[in-house]
Amino acid sequence: MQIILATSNKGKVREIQSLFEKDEVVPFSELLGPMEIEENGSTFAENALIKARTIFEKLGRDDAIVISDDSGITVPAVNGEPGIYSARYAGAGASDKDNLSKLVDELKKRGMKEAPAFYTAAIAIVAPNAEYVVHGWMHGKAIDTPRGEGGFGYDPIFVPEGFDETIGELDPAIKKELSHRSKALKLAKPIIEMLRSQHA
Ligand SMILES: O=c1nc[nH]c2c1ncn2[C@H]1C[C@H](O)[C@@H](COP(=O)(O)OP(=O)(O)OP(=O)(O)O)O1
Ligand SMILES: [Mg+2]
Repeated sequence: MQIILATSNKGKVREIQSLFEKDEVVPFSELLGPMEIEENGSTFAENALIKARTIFEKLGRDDAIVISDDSGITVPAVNGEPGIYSARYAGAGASDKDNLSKLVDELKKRGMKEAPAFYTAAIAIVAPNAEYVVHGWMHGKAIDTPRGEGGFGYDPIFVPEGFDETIGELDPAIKKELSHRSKALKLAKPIIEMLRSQHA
């Protein structure tokens, strides 16, 4: 069964594909073209399911496994912001840069040079008569000065626990090892294998 990825985020596509065999995971846009999906759930898990179900239904195929990723960064000292609103923190249609700047402003407003923070990823898996959601987290701190070009989103201001550099500066292999997304996908893999063996 082909694995279709229900995301429009190129950074996620790159990271998720790097954890699978070559060409095993296909972004939905290659099959359906670009599409906006309204993420109106109140948790990462709900939004992940909304995205995976939408693409599964549009595909209308009984030989597909759809996986999605809903993720974000949470800063407890900034009222738990931006959390599930990470992609629209600076407003609808905001860029990664706009959102990162808004979080930097919120830290500075409070006189904080850094604050504990964590990323969450919910991965939903939707297949015929089957729905699953798994989670992963990466803890560390958010800092008030972006550093490095690696990763995407908030990575230039995120320093993972046990390191002094941001994900923007660290080797991508470290994010691959430690990230919220990698941890959730590690749990998703046996589910995907089980679904594949049932449909073989
Ligand atoms: O590893 C990460 N490194 C840096 N930033 C990250 C990461 N993981 C999530 N984030 C941020 C980016 C975006 O501001 C939000 C995800 O929002 P989210 O709605 O799940 O994704 P999205 O709209 O970019 O693509 P899509 O919904 O098509 O999957 O959290
Ligand atoms: Mg989104």
